[in-house]
Amino acid sequence: MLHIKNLSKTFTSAGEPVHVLRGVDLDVKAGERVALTGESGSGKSTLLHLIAGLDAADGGIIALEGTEITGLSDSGRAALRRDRLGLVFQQYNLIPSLSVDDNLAFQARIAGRHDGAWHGELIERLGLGKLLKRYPEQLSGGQQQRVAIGRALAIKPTLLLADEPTGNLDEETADKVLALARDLVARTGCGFLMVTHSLHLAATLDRHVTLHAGRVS
Ligand SMILES: Nc1ncnc2c1ncn2[C@@H]1O[C@H](COP(=O)(O)OP(=O)(O)OP(=O)(O)O)[C@@H](O)[C@H]1O
Repeated sequence: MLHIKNLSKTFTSAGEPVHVLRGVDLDVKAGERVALTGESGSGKSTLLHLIAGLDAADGGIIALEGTEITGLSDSGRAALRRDRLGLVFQQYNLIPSLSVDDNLAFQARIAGRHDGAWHGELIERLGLGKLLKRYPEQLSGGQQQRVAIGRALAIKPTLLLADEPTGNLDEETADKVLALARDLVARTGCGFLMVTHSLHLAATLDRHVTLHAGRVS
């Protein structure tokens, strides 16, 4: 479902080129959960941003269920992100003027995929019931992280991309959140690609790949 071939990305830093991705190949099958590890600065977030169409690659192909993300216009990538991708990034990007309840439902509503029963289950399993009327600025980091995870799951995405999604959570809550993601993958057959520094968490997924020297192995 996710097919990445020979992907490259170079940044310029202080006038010098930094070759972050140098021919990344990676496939994620429907219903597969893949952990991506790699040392700090190895390019994990860069890779997720390219898959999400938030930045453009220099070369190579990214295709999601046959749609070439690398060939889409900005608006095409935005539509794909809205309708098919669940994103949990290190900046939670919650909407400050919306309550927790509305933040959770926002993407699903604009994608035309709001499902009341699933919304209720997410609130329950993420322990957000008492926080629904609050606004993001009234939440702790871990609470904001749970809302961001709920929002990403709410659309029942084709592909769930998560960058250290449990980094701000205690171990018990992290386990619950991952169990929820696991259930979603099992129920809907979506793909799940998760960046983590935890080898323990990586070992709980189906496959573990590492980004090193600009390539995935
Ligand atoms: N917009 C940018 N301009 C210049 N350099 C950048 C930019 N974004 C990332 N980089 C550089 O690209 C490299 C990869 O960064 P990236 O954030 O993808 O790494 P990472 O593996 O996610 O790191 P971490 O585990 O610390 O989050 C780093 O050397 C970083 O400084």
